[in-house]
Amino acid sequence: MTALTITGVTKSFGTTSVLEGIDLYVPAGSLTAVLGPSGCGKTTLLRLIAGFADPDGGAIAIGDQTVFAPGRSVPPQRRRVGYVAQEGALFPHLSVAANITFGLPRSARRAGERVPELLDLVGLDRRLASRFPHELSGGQQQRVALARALAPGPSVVLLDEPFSSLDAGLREGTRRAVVQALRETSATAVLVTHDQAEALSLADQVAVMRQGRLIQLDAPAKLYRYPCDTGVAGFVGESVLLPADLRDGEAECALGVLPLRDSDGAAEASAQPRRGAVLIRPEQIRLHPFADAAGVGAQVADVSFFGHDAAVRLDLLPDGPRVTARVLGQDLPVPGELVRLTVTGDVLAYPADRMLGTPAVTS
Ligand SMILES: Nc1ncnc2c1ncn2[C@@H]1O[C@H](COP(=O)(O)OP(=O)(O)OP(=O)(O)O)[C@@H](O)[C@H]1O
Repeated sequence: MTALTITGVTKSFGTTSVLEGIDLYVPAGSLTAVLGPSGCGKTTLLRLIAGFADPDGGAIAIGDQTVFAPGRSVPPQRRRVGYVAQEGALFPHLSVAANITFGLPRSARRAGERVPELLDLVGLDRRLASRFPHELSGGQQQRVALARALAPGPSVVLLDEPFSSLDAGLREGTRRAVVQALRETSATAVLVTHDQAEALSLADQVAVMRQGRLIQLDAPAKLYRYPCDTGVAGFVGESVLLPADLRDGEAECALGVLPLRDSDGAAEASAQPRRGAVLIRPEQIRLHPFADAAGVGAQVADVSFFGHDAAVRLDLLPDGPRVTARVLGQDLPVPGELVRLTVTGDVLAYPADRMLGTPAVTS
């Protein structure tokens, strides 16, 4: 098993700086998701690791081999890296078996003996070996693309939005099969995605990128509970951000006085209340009958029903702000109904200097 180490990697195209000093360590045998909005530099980072282009500065090491450093660049075919592109990019005129063995030495290709084993690995029926790509579903094509990437036994597998072209029904099964295959081969993997649910559900650690910088690197649960700023908070899940007075261990906001989650100094004990904001996740907001004594009054603005659950948008009485609650998809309130809201669990504080974007808070 082989770790991947990226140190201070920079890249510009012309005068546009795309990567501004990326440091990323991917432990051997683990899966790191690189999550970020379109254009933040995710694919560029992947291409530099694969060796399809060179960084302007910094270093990349795969295990103890430096594959890029100023004055040194190991060609892609000698990096032991497998690459799975967005739409698989299978060779349309080759069978599944020929696609899978394409990157193998000629003797192994002729023997084709690894094909059944690789099909098993990615959860495909062995009988698909003689089919052509156009005779497969999108999800099957992506699994073949992974089998092709895994065939030469790479140390590192890079996956660039491999599920984004699949419809929702195929996506979940394909994701699970791909992650299972990566785990079985103990490959070290980097998955690029702009889908936060995908990143949180599949990866061992998530690297959040914004405008060419790595903003936060954490395990999924930690990232969701402790996003480093309000921008990341909104990117890794729905967030309700309310202006608040931050005090020692608690915050006063429109939803009442709420206990604060401790976080590396974001809400350190302070005798003086500070202005800032609190992050509440919609699933923390509970709805109660308006006649109840406890809770803050609110009026239902609208309801989005998703089957398993629902998002209820509510205007706090008397004049806002609007918040979103995520509730079970049964006994739903109707627009115009009056309810009371309570918050369960603790909330994360952002002093004014740790905020990005909304809401506007004056200190
Ligand atoms: N070869 C190139 N020449 C010039 N500009 C490029 C080149 N490749 C990428 N860029 C620019 O670099 C920026 C980052 O692109 P990149 O493809 O890495 O982003 P991304 O995060 O993967 O986006 P997406 O999710 O849309 O694929 C973009 O502004 C893009 O236009």
